[in-house]
Amino acid sequence: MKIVFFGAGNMASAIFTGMIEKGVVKPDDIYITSKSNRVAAMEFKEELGVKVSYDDAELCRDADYIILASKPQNFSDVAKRLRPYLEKKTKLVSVMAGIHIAAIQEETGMENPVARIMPNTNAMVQYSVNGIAFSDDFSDRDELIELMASFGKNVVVGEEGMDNITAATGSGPAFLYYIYEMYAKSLEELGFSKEDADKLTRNLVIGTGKTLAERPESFEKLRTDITSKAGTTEAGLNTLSDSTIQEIIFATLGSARDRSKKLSER
Ligand SMILES: NC(=O)C1=CN([C@@H]2O[C@H](COP(=O)(O)OP(=O)(O)OC[C@H]3O[C@@H](n4cnc5c(N)ncnc54)[C@H](O)[C@@H]3O)[C@@H](O)[C@H]2O)C=CC1
Ligand SMILES: O=C(O)[C@@H]1CCC=N1
Repeated sequence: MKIVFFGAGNMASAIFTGMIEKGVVKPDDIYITSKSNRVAAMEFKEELGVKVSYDDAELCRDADYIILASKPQNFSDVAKRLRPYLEKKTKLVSVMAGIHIAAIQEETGMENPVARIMPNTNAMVQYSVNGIAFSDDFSDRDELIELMASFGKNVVVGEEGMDNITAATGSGPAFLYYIYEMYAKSLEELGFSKEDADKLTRNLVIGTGKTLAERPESFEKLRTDITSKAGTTEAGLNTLSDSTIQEIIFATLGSARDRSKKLSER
């Protein structure tokens, strides 16, 4: 199998590192190419054993999958690199937010089968959540689904579902990191050192995540298990639920979804 990544940044490296660490592809089945970060690409070659090339003919030759992993704004440049050499058998897999299947087919010029995927950076630790949408002519879907299962849980959606997935779980880790950041800052305000605030918050989050991985109960049940009558948790939750936290989260996801829609207006 030959899998070629156009783009070797945060998302691409999370995916190919996840795939290699899980052992579903051999490092020398993976080719990467980039524009800006050529030094980082060489480091991936040394650390993981992937191939690095800037020869577009070599990259495209006999490729099974080409992963489009540049920023959406750079897609036209990537499409220019692909156009002269893209083979009809090659499936295109786009991680780019907000670029529609039709636009990818139009700019690359060959109407290749296209899948849009929306992973997140937790792919690096094989804990991504991946939205996937296929073009109608995309055959042997299970092969891609299996490759992606190596770095996370998959949800197949219609293309119209991709804007919501992008907001919910593509951008999602950043929203949660921001909340943890604010949590740690609040611990500092309570009087903890920066170092302890970071350590306490990080381990609180890791422990809560592990509990969620192991216990199937609802969020509500897990919360009420901690909440003693007239205790500290209840006092804190009274304040938390008094504020508009759900509205804030809903509005945050709405802004991210709307930006995804906007990016598709090319
Ligand atoms: N970072 C994230 O958490 C997620 C990002 N995405 C999507 O992944 C894509 C990449 O995002 P990041 O990895 O964060 O960006 P990044 O800036 O870390 O990486 C972009 C890569 O594209 C390369 N590139 C730019 N122009 C190119 C060209 N003409 N030919 C070949 N390579 C080129 C750059 O050299 C760089 O390696 C975006 O489209 C984004 O929407 C999707 C899900 C999550
Ligand atoms: O911020 C972005 O546009 C990308 C898409 C999802 C996560 N990062």
